[in-house]
Amino acid sequence: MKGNNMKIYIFDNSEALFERLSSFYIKEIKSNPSLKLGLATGGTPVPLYAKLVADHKLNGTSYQNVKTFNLDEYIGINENHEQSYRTFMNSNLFNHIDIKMSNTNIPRGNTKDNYEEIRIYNKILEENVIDIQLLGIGTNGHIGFNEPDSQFDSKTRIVSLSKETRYSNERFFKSIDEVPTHAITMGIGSIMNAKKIILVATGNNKASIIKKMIEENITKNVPASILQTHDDVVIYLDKEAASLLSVK
Ligand SMILES: O=P(O)(O)OC[C@H]1O[C@](O)(CO)[C@@H](O)[C@@H]1O
Repeated sequence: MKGNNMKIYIFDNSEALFERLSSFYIKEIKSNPSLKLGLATGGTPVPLYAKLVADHKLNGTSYQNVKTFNLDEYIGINENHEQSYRTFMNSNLFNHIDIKMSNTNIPRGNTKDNYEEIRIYNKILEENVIDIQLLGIGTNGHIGFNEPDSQFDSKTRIVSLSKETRYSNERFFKSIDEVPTHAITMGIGSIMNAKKIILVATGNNKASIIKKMIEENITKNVPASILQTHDDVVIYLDKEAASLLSVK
């Protein structure tokens, strides 16, 4: 059942969705220039980042004092690999705004000691309460790389990627063999610590998991369903992703 505090916005198309979402972010950044933003990767947030870059170039909205914290990174590929999430964030956002790179936090998947990296990232997340956490959602309900059966109180850790997740990310690699099998991810417990969570989903392929996440029981089998218990969740959907919802 829909969480009491979930707000759902449904848009005719993704252009209208990202116009409204980017306006929200720009207003928040202007009213709190030291905002702490949890950021996501994947295909969904790309139009948001493009609109934030366009606004920065046109209107000079400053990110000088903004800090960012990304959800996840692949294990075993270098930060400068074309498909690393560091490369994704730099090329989609960070290289085009005036954010200080030292204020952008992404877990590293290529260190000599993954457990030291986990400790470092957990410490960063303990020292910084995220104001607004942006989420996409995998077709199996994963948030970040918290796959089905992840503990709801989990913290940063190394996870093995499900077959469904690897195949859905194959589009970014030359072949399935090149898709990493493991990732380092912010845990669900850390995600739920954010003051506000914004989840974005577009396209028919997300309709079924959006219905499960919002209208069905909270279950570890659908990690995103735990968001029903958070006190400030806003869900932005295009009409395709919302097409199976009974509550509109
Ligand atoms: O937005 P997309 O490309 O559908 O990806 C959905 C989810 O899958 C991931 O890319 C990880 O596989 C997440 O980062 C993202 O939220």
